Amino acid sequence: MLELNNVGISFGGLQAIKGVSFQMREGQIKALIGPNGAGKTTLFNLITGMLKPDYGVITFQDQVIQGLPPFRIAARGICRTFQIVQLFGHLTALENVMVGRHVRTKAGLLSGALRLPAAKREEKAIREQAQSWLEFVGLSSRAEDYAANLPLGHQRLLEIARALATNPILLLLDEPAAGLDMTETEKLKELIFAIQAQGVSVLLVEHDMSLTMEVADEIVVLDHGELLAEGTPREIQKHPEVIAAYLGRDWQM
Ligand SMILES: Nc1ncnc2c1ncn2[C@@H]1O[C@H](COP(=O)(O)OP(=O)(O)OP(=O)(O)O)[C@@H](O)[C@H]1O
Repeated sequence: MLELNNVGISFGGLQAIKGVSFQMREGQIKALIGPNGAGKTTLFNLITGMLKPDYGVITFQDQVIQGLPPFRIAARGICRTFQIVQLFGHLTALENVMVGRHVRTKAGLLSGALRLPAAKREEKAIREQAQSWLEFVGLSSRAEDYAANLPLGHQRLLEIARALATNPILLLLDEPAAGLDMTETEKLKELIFAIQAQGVSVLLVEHDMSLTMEVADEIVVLDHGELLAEGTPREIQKHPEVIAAYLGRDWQM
């Protein structure tokens, strides 16, 4: 479904990603791990079109996507959340999810502005769908709260709901467990499985190793912009280079 073939990018003299190749199958939960500065977020930015690789090819559903603007890549079904939550703080939780859904709106701007019946019907459908995504992530009771007033754990869930509202085929989650307590992390784990059960594939960057090992069916390890290892959680935990490079670091293995 997603394939990176020898992808690389430099910032000035720094080679942030060096010749990285890996694939993702449909329906998979794959994790991208590695120490700070390994290049994980940069790889997300390359896949979502926020950055263009200096070399290499990225294909999604057999179509080349590198070089396309982010909105075109989003329209093909790749959506992401951010390490630092990016919500509209002055909008309610429900309105934030409706914004995600508007990516798929059919009624034109003009009919929307004129409040024509088709636009009104679509608005009602969007509101209902947004409600159901809020329910899906367990936030229906917070629908009318301003996003800025929600605790961080809820903001992360809201960002996931907004991403799901775009009907993604592939969802990229950048450190979704950062700042969550154990109960919230446990709920997040269930949510990731529920997203997979909806037929959405998940690529996850996460520092919480116990969560990563439990949810991912395959893991890619990056180190200094290079692919160090790839395999099942069991293989990665036994991988000599991963052990040599990371044991002793503050990973919760
Ligand atoms: N826009 C940029 N300009 C210059 N250097 C950058 C830019 N973005 C990332 N880098 C550098 O590229 C390297 C990879 O950064 P990246 O944020 O992708 O790492 P990461 O694995 O996501 O780290 P973390 O776990 O801390 O989020 C780092 O050395 C970083 O400083």
